[in-house]
Amino acid sequence: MNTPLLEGKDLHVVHRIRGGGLFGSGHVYALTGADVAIEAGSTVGIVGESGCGKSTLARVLVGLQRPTEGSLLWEGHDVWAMSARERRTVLGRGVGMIFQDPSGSLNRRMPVSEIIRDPLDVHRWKSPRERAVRVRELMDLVGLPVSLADALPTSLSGGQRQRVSIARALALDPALVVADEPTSALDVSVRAQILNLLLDLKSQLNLAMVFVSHDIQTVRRVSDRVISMYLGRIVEQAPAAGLPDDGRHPYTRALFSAAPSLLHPTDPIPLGGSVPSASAPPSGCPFRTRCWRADDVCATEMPAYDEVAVDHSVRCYHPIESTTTTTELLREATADRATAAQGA
Ligand SMILES: Nc1ncnc2c1ncn2[C@@H]1O[C@H](COP(=O)(O)OP(=O)(O)OP(=O)(O)O)[C@@H](O)[C@H]1O
Repeated sequence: MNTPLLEGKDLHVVHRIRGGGLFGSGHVYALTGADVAIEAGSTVGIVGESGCGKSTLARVLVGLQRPTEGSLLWEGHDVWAMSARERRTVLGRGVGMIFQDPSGSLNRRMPVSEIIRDPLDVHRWKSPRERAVRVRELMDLVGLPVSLADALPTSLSGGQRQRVSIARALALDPALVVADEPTSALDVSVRAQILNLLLDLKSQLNLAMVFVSHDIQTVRRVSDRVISMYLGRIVEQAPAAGLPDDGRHPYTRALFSAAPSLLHPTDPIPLGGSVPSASAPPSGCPFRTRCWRADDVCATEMPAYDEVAVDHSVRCYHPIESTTTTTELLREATADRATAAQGA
């Protein structure tokens, strides 16, 4: 098997919260035991409810955050075993990052051409003249008129600002782009334009992409593989083409049922309770406190991450059978909720 472009092995991120405040001291388990492999040219989407660790995983993958434990390998080389300079070169050139809010991630006082040129300057890419040519090339690539070269970000529309951040992310011709909610801060009318631009660039430049979004139907549509996260854990990784029907983790199926599409119309699968705190995750399976399939075994220890099909792994004691429809799951979960209500 070929070495993946980027691989995260058993990644953990734990934040320590110190003293005072409403919650006192403790730890937040933002990411626990995540294994991810990204092959050249492929797109991996990350889905999950707010606070499940999507952005943390994205930040770890681009090297913006050092994992508390685990390793990050770029073409098989351990990034955090490298010197700071080597790591900056490898990840700075290899990976581009696009953030959610282009207004927050662009220097308001720098003109567009300088923002796009910045990574070229930092990495001392070729000569100043060649950098200027490259900036023009990048503006053209992302559909920004050259007349905007001297404009400040504040004078641009949200869509134009996101085009500037895409150009900056692509400046050093990276093999991988990590896009964290790249369209959610934009007006609905320009979201599709920016998404289509990203997809065009991805195929034109044969980019690998990590795509994080709350919009799970878009994630499914643009990705080759989808990672489903719950409370800092990857609970399932599945080929996007089979989703949602082939989702084997109850959480993945519940997530998709809450955002139905015309192709997959359904009522939301009812879940019990609310998302537990990332400071005090439940024992065993993190999803068990809300899962209609949970029983005593789910509270014992973390279920293994089993491969149920090619490129398809799931962390569950009671995975959904490949033949079970969402309508059947809805019935199962509704009956479980009714029993719980009677017992209350
Ligand atoms: N610097 C920090 N200090 C303490 N806790 C943090 C910090 N950063 C993130 N967290 C916590 O880590 C967990 C994961 O956060 P993260 O931002 O990765 O989730 P997310 O899935 O991207 O959420 P959203 O979809 O709302 O952006 C959350 O419980 C969050 O509150």
